[in-house]
Amino acid sequence: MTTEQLTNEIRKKKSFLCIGLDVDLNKIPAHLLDLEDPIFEFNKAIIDATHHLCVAYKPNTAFYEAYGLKGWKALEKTINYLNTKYPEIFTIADAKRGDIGNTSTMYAKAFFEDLAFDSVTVAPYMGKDSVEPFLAFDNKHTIMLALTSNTGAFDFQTQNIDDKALYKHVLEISKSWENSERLMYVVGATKAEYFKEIRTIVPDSFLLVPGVGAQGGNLQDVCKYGMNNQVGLLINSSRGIIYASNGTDFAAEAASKALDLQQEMEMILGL
Ligand SMILES: O=c1ccn([C@@H]2O[C@H](COP(=O)(O)O)[C@@H](O)[C@H]2O)c(=O)[nH]1
Repeated sequence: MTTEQLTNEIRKKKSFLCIGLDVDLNKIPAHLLDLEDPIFEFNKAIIDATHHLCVAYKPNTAFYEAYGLKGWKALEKTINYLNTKYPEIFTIADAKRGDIGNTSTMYAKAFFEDLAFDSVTVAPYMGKDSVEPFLAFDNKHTIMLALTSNTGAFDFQTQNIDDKALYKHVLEISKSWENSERLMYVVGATKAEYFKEIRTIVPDSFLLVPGVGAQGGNLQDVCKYGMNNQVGLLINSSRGIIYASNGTDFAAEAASKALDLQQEMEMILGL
């Protein structure tokens, strides 16, 4: 999917919501556990109930890898379901990969070719030759960690090197990489006060923003400086939406939480 298609979808749905599919078998409704593939059945119900309110889904691969082969199969079924039934939806494999070049190429093939995700998250720590293999894929997007939502972000990312915070070096240097127009960046919603400066470095890039909901980030605060002319934001909420209820009404309750965020976004877009 191109960024233009993503922006059109945002305008059409009046939403820049990304729903995180972080499936934990200890949290999903008990009645699903009797089914052959509870993870996929949970995702399918959530997707069917919320697809009109969001523009992206983001399964975090940890929640699938934790269940071994069964988990990976459920991830494959989920992305196939999305690509077949809702091809207009942007898909993000939140895998936080990145390694020496030939290994990164294999990671990129896994998520872009085998699983056919639109994008994958990567860590920048190993540098240019660890990220460029992901950027080589046409019509795919690489979402690089810039300033993360956790408190550990202050351990390294905000530390100065030559009087400039490390996350700013990451943003600036990555702009010179080959196919850098395929880059998006992760910036945590809990770091709202940083968006103004981040936008001076990457005014046109899409930012994936986790941390709204369970982590306490605020949508309005992020949008104030995070939004650009193309909207340029994908706001993720995972637990705050998908675990709104663990009863038989779980999908409807998830939709209700998603609707709250979509309506807030519609208001912001209307301003
Ligand atoms: O800086 C980051 C990068 C990634 N994440 C991931 O996003 C979701 C957030 O889930 P919530 O339940 O809405 O808190 C999860 O998959 C994280 O691993 C992040 O939170 N912060």
